[in-house]
Amino acid sequence: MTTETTTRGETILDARGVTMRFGGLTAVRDVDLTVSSGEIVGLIGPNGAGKTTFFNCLTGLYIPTEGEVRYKGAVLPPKSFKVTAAGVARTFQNIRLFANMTVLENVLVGRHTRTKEGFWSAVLRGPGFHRAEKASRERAMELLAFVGLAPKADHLARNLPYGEQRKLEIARALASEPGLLLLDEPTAGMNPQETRATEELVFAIRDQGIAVLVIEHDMRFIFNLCDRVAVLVQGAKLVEGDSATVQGDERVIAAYLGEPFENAPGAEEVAEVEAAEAAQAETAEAAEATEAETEAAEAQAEPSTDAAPGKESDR
Ligand SMILES: Nc1ncnc2c1ncn2[C@@H]1O[C@H](COP(=O)(O)OP(=O)(O)OP(=O)(O)O)[C@@H](O)[C@H]1O
Repeated sequence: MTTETTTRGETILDARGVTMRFGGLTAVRDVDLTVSSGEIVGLIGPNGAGKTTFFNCLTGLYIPTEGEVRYKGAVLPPKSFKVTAAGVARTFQNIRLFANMTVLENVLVGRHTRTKEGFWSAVLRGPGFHRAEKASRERAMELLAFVGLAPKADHLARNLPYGEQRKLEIARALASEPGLLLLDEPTAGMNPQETRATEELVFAIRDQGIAVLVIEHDMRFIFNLCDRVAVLVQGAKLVEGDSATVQGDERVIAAYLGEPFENAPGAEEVAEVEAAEAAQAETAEAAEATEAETEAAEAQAEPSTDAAPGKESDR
């Protein structure tokens, strides 16, 4: 095979210098990240590191304060439905299904960016509409079979167990026929068996030619699954590499244990806060000592007037 014919390994997502500020808080700080076709990339970091904010910047939910996100060479539009139409789909940390719709209907909703039939076609319900609807249903059923939910196509989404709701979210995201799938904590709340099944599902998605970027707190899941892992700490990318590199990096371990590391983003602020806390503690200690001294002096100055009956014998 010549290099011209192979597309595996081409960069499809290219995020450069992405920064997101909320007022005075910099949630994401100058982050570069790429994802290539055929890759599964993990994004990890302690709570509040900026992972979801970064996802939101990639998917048009937030417009980054600075930086640029390209998908297959084109800058992504700042609207989430346009990002989905461009080929980037996602799931959410907090499941966002249509609870009172059936499992199949939820997947059909996910297909709307791929349905060419317009408004009048839907209203007039002509042959074009019926053909498109049939094709959509067939594809939706295929996707449900792919994630193992075909037997539950007619169930209401809200009646599915938690793990299956997460699978349904994935099927709905796949319904937009993405080239890149972003998964935000896909195994949250799952038992080890469900987590293992999700791992297999993500491999199967990759094998279908869809690149995956995944946020997850379950390290075993991430290190088993990912070709590459990027670590965010306090909004900035600390380390990036294969699983072994990231697992062996002392700065990553320190970040998870909450220890400041050399040149950590915000390390100066942490040092300032610690110094202020120490000064405050010293002042409080000094104040306590002064108070104790004053009390002792007062007690010495007026021994008989303050003494209550029986006080001597209480001591
Ligand atoms: N809309 C917002 N307005 C203001 N601050 C926000 C907003 N969204 C996130 N933040 C702040 O940005 C920082 C990063 O939050 P984010 O949710 O991206 O972290 P995370 O790494 O996804 O955390 P977790 O692992 O707990 O989900 C946090 O300090 C959070 O409070």
